[in-house]
Amino acid sequence: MDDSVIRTDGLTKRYGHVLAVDGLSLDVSRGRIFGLLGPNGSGKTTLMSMLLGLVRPTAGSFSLFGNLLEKGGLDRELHRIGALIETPTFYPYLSGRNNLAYFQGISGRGNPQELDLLLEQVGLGGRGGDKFQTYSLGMKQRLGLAYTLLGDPELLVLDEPTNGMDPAGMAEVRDLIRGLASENRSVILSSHLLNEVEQVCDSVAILSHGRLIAQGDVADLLQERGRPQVRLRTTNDGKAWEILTALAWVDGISADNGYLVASVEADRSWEITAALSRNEVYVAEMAPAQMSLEQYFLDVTEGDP
Ligand SMILES: Nc1ncnc2c1ncn2[C@@H]1O[C@H](COP(=O)(O)OP(=O)(O)OP(=O)(O)O)[C@@H](O)[C@H]1O
Repeated sequence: MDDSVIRTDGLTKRYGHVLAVDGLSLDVSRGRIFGLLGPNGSGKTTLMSMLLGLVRPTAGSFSLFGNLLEKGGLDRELHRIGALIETPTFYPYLSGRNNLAYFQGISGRGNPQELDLLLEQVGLGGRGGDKFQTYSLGMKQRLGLAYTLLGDPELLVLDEPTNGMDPAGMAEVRDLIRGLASENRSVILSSHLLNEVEQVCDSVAILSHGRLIAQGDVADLLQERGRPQVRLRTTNDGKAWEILTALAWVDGISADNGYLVASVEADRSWEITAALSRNEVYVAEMAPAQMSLEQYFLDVTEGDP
């Protein structure tokens, strides 16, 4: 059985002189959470919109669930997909439950009996009767997710599902998305928040100016490219920076959230301590560090205007 849920081949969208998506070839496997990662304007929404038949590709092709989509074929697959593109639009004066009931009715997806279960599933069990306008942003987004689950789709397409949320709300939605992916359900989501994607996705595609810069499992990408690093804080970080930069065996140095990050083999830690203390700078904290997806992204997009 073909394990591929989405496969694109040279998929391209041009808007006038803007190449929004430029010859993308992607592969999303069943049961995975796949992240589309890229800065604003890199083509994430355009790609998702093409997969949903909302935007017509300029060139290239794609398959969903192993079926190559010839003209009109997408209609046959759409009931297998739940999608949330941009912020969901619900009626403010209707309750969460009545909003769901309304959209269930007009879309014909799923059935009215499953609404309470869906509300429960997204953590709105006790609040389904409250008006939508009284919901927090996190609750609104969770109602949006309940909507995408109508009819128990095999694939969820979520455009920036945590956009505009505070860290607690993001964590809630992240947990929920993790819970929704299963052997039989795949998720493709977009985000410009690297940290977010790193925490929730199994694999990613990194886009820049509509082009694919890298694709693979998050852990593999980081390992492949990951230089060994050491994070440290010292009694004088400014001076430590100068000292470490001058050492031939230190490959690079950067700042991250109040820490210095030196690219160096972890087993040279004692040499760092020695070099700094010779200059009367003392180490307050030091630990080996793994490269973050953010650093990976900056590395692979380096020189990409
Ligand atoms: N309908 C349109 N007409 C003209 N240009 C468009 C249209 N939609 C998108 N674009 C352009 O295509 C490029 C990619 O936009 P897209 O919205 O797909 O990026 P994105 O990665 O989703 O960004 P964001 O995170 O800001 O939504 C941008 O340069 C954008 O201005």
